[in-house]
Amino acid sequence: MLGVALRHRFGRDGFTIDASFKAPGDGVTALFGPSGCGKSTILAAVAGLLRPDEGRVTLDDAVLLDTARRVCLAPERRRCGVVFQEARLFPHLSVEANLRYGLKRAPHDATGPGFEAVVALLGIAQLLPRRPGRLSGGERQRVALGRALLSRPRLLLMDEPLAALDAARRAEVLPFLARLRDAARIPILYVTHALDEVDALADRLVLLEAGRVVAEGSVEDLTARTDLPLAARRDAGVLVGCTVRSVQDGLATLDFEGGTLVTTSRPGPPGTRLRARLRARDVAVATEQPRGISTQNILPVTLVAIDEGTEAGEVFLRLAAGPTTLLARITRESVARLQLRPGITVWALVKAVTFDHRVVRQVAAHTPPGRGEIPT
Ligand SMILES: Nc1ncnc2c1ncn2[C@@H]1O[C@H](COP(=O)(O)OP(=O)(O)OP(=O)(O)O)[C@@H](O)[C@H]1O
Repeated sequence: MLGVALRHRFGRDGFTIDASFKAPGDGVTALFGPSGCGKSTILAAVAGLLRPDEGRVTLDDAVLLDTARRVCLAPERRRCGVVFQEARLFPHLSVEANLRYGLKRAPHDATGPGFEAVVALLGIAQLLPRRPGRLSGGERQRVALGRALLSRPRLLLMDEPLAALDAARRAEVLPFLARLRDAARIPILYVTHALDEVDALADRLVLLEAGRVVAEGSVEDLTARTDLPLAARRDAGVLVGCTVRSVQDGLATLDFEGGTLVTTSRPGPPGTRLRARLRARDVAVATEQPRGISTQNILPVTLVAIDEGTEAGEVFLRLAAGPTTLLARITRESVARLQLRPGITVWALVKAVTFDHRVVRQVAAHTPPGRGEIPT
């Protein structure tokens, strides 16, 4: 478990951070928030690259920083692997030498995946003899991830590792990040302001605004809340854990706790577990079961609550499909016209074509092997 509590002010009247949160022993905790909210500063303080005015950072039993007790471990003693936006590889060394540099930094008694395992995990075997200057941006980032992992860190810190890449390169590197997450079995603190990266990678979210933690919790829980800044986004909506039941004629049937969904996205073969983002603006409701309608997903749900919307004239309907919460963003006028009120049963309508490969992502099964092994 990583514990972070920090207070810092840049200059006398500068930006102030006052944030505390926890991150579990493995999996990805995303620090998420708008530009300038303090994400990178927090990461730098955890890495030991910035000394905050006050703070305490602990990793299991180890105290990395405790200003009250004048403890402030140097960055190299914190055993954090750090990956930045730019790969920061040594340009004069081959990929292999860059990776072996990571291995050299690993303490002798540290366990973790070996050189070959990391090379296979990140698919970089054919790059080993090359210099970084002859790699694509995505390849460079995969090597940077490998170098960080080979230093056998106790904690991985990633500061927008995909932000400098174009869409195609991001899509190329994202699955490798997911594989690394499942192989590393250590806490990963991941700074981003891209919601699709949160969907694909994060287990927990720490929402930041102006240097403060607005909320922290599981991604599923926080994306289902309508009182957070997330709800104001156009892509606001819940993340639903699903398993592919079947794929036929370009349609995949997904089971989730509380029903099934049909989608035209290509989520993978039967058995694949994934998360579907059901955007609130893509969900409509009907008070009677619609017939003669093209919409493929028509789910019986209970209307649990009508929450304040983030735009004038709009509300969020909080809907229960079994234990799963869905959100629908509709007009206040429709609430009045349909006489919607908490407790009634309605039909939630979601078009099959609103899911695409960006909103439905494969999540590697969370039954990873022992620490340090690479899942096949
Ligand atoms: N060395 C510094 N001196 C003064 N102010 C700073 C310094 N570093 C950062 N800041 C300020 O602190 C605030 C938080 O910066 P930070 O880089 O942590 O934000 P961020 O959430 O990571 O932003 P982005 O998503 O744009 O990278 C900003 O207002 C920034 O201008």
